Amino acid sequence: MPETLLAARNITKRFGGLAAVHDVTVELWRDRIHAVIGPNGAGKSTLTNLLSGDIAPTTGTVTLAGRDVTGWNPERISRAGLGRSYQKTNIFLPFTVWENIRLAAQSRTPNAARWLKLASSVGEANERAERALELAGLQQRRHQVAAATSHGEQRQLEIAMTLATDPQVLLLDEPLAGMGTAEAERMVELLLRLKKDHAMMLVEHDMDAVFTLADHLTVMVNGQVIASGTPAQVRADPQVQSAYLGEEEHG
Ligand SMILES: Nc1ncnc2c1ncn2[C@@H]1O[C@H](COP(=O)(O)OP(=O)(O)OP(=O)(O)O)[C@@H](O)[C@H]1O
Repeated sequence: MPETLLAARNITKRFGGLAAVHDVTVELWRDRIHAVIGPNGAGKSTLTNLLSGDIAPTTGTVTLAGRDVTGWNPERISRAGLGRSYQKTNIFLPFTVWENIRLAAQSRTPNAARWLKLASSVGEANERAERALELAGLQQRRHQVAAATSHGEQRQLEIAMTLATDPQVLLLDEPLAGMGTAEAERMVELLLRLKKDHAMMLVEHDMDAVFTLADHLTVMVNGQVIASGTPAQVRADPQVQSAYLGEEEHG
């Protein structure tokens, strides 16, 4: 059995009268990619925000590596091992690729530790940044100013910045958005590399990539999970076909 690193149980988030996420249970396992798909407004971003601590659930619990992290703020959840990339870029464009990754790595060091063990924490942050640069395949771009890199490289950089915090769990929000074919292929290769040792949740609209990458798929519609299983099981589910995939297959 794969090791469960993150589990959300029966989580609901209400915005006034609307349940943007309703009674959703999901698990993320080490060495596995769990893709969450669904039409616009299905609740995928809200679910991601609930797992990362950006918003607190109305009801339900979230555990990370066995610890109950429900209601923790994003910084504390990040320190506990969760890394999140945002749809909206967090890159500081005038800085180089290396500087961006290095800053992200430093953010992992608690404030107190920065003062108490400055030299060792700087060394550790450098090592984390170096590993993240390499893992994301950006060594050739190290000294380039972020503004001068391509769209695909900027998405790689966002992932490198997430990796620099040394997470066990990765929440990736549309990492292939706006990419051409070659860039998307590179990103798919990167995500497959990252599968090792990480538990990953992928929210993505590119169905080719989803079916290439996902070990497990959850389909959401109107805040609820309508299907969850292997890609083959989900593809064969009549409810999914009519609610979501059917549109494309007959389109
Ligand atoms: N802060 C908020 N206040 C009120 N309603 C919200 C808020 N955030 C999201 N919603 C609503 O919750 C529902 C789910 O939105 P969400 O953004 O999670 O969907 P999504 O599946 O991520 O959509 P997309 O694929 O377009 O990003 C939508 O009806 C949205 O309007």
